[in-house]
Amino acid sequence: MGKKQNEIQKTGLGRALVKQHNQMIQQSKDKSRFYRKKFLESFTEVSDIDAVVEQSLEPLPELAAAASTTLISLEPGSVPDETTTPEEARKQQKQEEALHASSLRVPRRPPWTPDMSADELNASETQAFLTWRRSLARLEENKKLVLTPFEKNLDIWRQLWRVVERSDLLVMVVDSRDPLFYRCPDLEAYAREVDEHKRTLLLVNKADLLPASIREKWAEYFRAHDILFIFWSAKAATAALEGKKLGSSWEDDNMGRTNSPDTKIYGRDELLARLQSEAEEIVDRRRNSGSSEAGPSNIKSPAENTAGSSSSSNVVVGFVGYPNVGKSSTINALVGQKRTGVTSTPGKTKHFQTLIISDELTLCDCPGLVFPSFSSSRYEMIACGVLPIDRMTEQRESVQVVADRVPRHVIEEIYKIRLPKPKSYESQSRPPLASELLRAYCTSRGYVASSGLPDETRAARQMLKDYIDGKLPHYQMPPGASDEEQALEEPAGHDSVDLDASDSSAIEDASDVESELAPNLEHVLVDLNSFDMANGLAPKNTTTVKKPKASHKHHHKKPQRKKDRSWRAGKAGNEDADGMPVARFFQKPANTGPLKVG
Ligand SMILES: Nc1nc2c(ncn2[C@@H]2O[C@H](COP(=O)(O)OP(=O)(O)OP(=O)(O)O)[C@@H](O)[C@H]2O)c(=O)[nH]1
Repeated sequence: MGKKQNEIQKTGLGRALVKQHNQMIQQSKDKSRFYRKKFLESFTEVSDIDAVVEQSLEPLPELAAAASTTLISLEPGSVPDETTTPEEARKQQKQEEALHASSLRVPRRPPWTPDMSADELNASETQAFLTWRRSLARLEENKKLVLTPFEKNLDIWRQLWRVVERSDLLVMVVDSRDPLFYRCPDLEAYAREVDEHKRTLLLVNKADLLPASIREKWAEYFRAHDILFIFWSAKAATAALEGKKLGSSWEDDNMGRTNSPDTKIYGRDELLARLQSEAEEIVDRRRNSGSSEAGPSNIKSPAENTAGSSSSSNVVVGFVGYPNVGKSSTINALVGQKRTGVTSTPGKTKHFQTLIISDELTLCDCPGLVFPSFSSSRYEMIACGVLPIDRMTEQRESVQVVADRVPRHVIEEIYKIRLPKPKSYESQSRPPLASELLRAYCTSRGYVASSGLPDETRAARQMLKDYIDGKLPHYQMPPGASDEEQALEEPAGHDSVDLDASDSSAIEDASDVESELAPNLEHVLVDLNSFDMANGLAPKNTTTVKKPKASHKHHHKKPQRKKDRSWRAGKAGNEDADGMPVARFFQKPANTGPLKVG
């Protein structure tokens, strides 16, 4: 048989068949690579240089080889010295962060001209990107620093470059509960490098989750640091558009009725007007300074060539920000109808989109991306909604962030649970331990895993979701606030926050259990004490533990909202001259007529 095959292969026909077979295999490999590249995936957790190289350097094997020899360790992490206390380690970390703050840069787009070929452009951008990756990889090797799992997909940064270049005014959307965590000062610097007249405005979203007194404090801070800012709530604006109320008294005080323009939460029309006027000022300044309003046709360098793509009568406002800060919700509220999908899973918007609000104003929405920044830990990133909860493996560490930030009595009040008090030899003001919180929560809800142990994973996911969605109130004070101020302003249950409960689908089943269990707190406490980690619930107490609800309860969740991807269907006509994917559609002024898709 083998001999026969050899004979066939020796013939011309045999060789042709083998060749054809090999070609087919090669073609199918190429095809699968093509389809893979079509999807723009966010790489935040790549610790393996091969993955980065494969994505960004596919056409440039020689660069890939160079990269894999130069980048040694990409695994973020800090290994504290065994002899240092946590406080000392934190202090050292802060000192080190201050020392290296200037190295935390967003990648710059290298100079380009329209007559460059797609390959030339790609090679130049890839080379610059790789240099940037190398510099950050060096920072990551410093064990005293923890870097955010910043975006490592060149294609996503390309989207950002485009948005920065075309915008007159750049709007950085941040979560009001910790605005500085989501602010990227180097992006502001980059925008000014691209064109000295560009300005960045901090859109402090989710301001419905922030009491007016805290907004006051942040406003002071922003003013003192010369930061242009606006408090905004996409959620409140959307509710107003739909003729609904958020359902609490704060709305009367906050929605455009506060005297101070600095602390009030802007309404939709006010925001649109303010964005337009800020952008027009920029265009005027540029015009008066004699800078060219160069469009992509006469590009010489980024600075010469990317001074906004506005014409004299139309200004462009770009929206950038971390995943999950509410860019899509904001755009939807501004456009006046659902155009971009909204979910609580970070990292869903993948391509930037252009929305023409009126003849005078165009908005540009960039995919959310994690900027390079220092972070206390990756658990903080999960709790901040930047990394998806689904990928969480260390639930206790992430829940500890929640336990540290939400006052004990607030957690008890919201979840209707009683947490074990600190032991007499412990500090009486210490926050609850994640293990205590998780066990109390599991006990009160009857969350038991198939192993018989408390289902901490389920409990942790629910708590983190509540924390991100605002059911568990929390917020950071501006740097420099005294301890007394911090104590005075600590979140107080839901006095200032009364969100539409319909948003928290998974909370529904928990609240059922809450009301049923409320009178049995003593029993819950007994259960807490008798929780045996090795064997699950002690048998004598099983009567007090509520059995998990029948599984139909969990299937009864509201259907998950899906991102509207319809805008992706169209491909840019003349806008992808530099090889970038662009989805574009035109939007008439809100509620004034049907949508024209271009
Ligand atoms: N309370 C409150 N929640 C908000 C507000 N704006 C957005 N959210 C919620 O925040 C989550 C994320 O909102 P998105 O608009 O999808 O965020 P995004 O920045 O577009 O996210 P990516 O697509 O990942 O870039 C959703 O659960 C929203 O309901 C707000 O003003 N207040």
